[in-house]
Formats: sequence, structure tokens, C-alpha cells
Amino acid sequence: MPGKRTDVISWDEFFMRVAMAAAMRSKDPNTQVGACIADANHRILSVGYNGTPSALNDDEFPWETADDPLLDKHSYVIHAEANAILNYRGSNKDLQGATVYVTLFPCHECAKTLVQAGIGEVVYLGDKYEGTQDNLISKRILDTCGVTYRQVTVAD
Ligand SMILES: Nc1nc(=O)n([C@H]2C[C@H](O)[C@@H](COP(=O)(O)O)O2)cc1CO
Ligand SMILES: [Zn+2]
Repeated sequence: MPGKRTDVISWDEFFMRVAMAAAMRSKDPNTQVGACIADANHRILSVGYNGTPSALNDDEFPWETADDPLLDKHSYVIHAEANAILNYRGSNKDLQGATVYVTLFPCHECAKTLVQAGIGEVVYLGDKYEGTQDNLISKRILDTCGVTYRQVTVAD
């Protein structure tokens, strides 16, 4: 009888790969983001990616970045983290202290949403906006509210 496999992927890699799979559903041509919320018992609570509200026909909305907010995709896209919170079908109490795995560090708007939803930890893959004003605000919100964050890497 062979011994059990020991080179299995970690829980961090598992949930981050779920978030990466969700990001593959994103129609954003420039930045695809995925988020996966998991509880302390390693159960997936919710998944989300960045996209327009499902009621919108995303063929009728811009996917470019533009100075005119009416023509800028950012006006119409719901962020992956927010979608993961909105997609959650359980009771809010189970989100308390849960971990969100997200392929890109949360913006300050999502930081507020995650904190308010009771998320206790952010695990992120990329932080391409590190050092920007928005990123500093995110980290101030998370730090002040005691939400920890850590970066992970996933083997190619
Ligand atoms: N953490 C995040 N989650 C997200 O879902 N997004 C989304 C919003 C946009 O659809 C896209 C960013 O487009 P761009 O500014 O890199 O062309 O990623 C962005 C961030 C980072 O702020
Ligand atoms: Zn955001």
C-alpha cells in the first residue's frame, strides 16, 4: 500500500487558485481580478470576479479607461471582492473572521466593504498599485480595523 501523497498544494494555494479561476471569467481587457472567501474550516463561502452588474448587458458598456466617467469602465464594474461579498448566500455571521483570497490587493472602497462585512484576513497575490494613494488608504483602513493581510505566491 503506497504511503499518502505529501506534496499536495497548501490551503492558501488551493483558495488562491480558485480566485485565479474566477478571474478567468472577467471581461475586463486590462485587469482580471478574482476573489474567494473561505472560513476557518477551509470551506469556500463565496467567489467573485470583476464585472458589470449581471442585469447590465456588458456589450453596451465601455471596457476602456476614459477621462469622461460616462465612458470609463470603472464607473460600471463591480470589483471582485465586492462581488464575492454580494454573491455570498449564507448568513452574515459566517463571514465574521473569514479570509478573502484575492488576486490583486483591495482598493480602498473594497477595504471598507470587506471590513464592514466582518472579513478578518486578506490574502493577496499581486499588489501592482502598491504605494499609490488608494493603496495607502486601503492599508490604513485594514490596519486600523485589525484586518490582517499577507501576500502569497502560486507556482506557475
Ligand atoms: N482589488 C481590485 N479588484 C478589482 O476587481 N479591480 C477591478 C476594477 C477594474 O475592473 C479593474 C482595474 O482596471 P485597471 O484600472 O487596472 O485598468 O480591476 C481592481 C482592484 C484593484 O484596485
Ligand atoms: Zn476594489
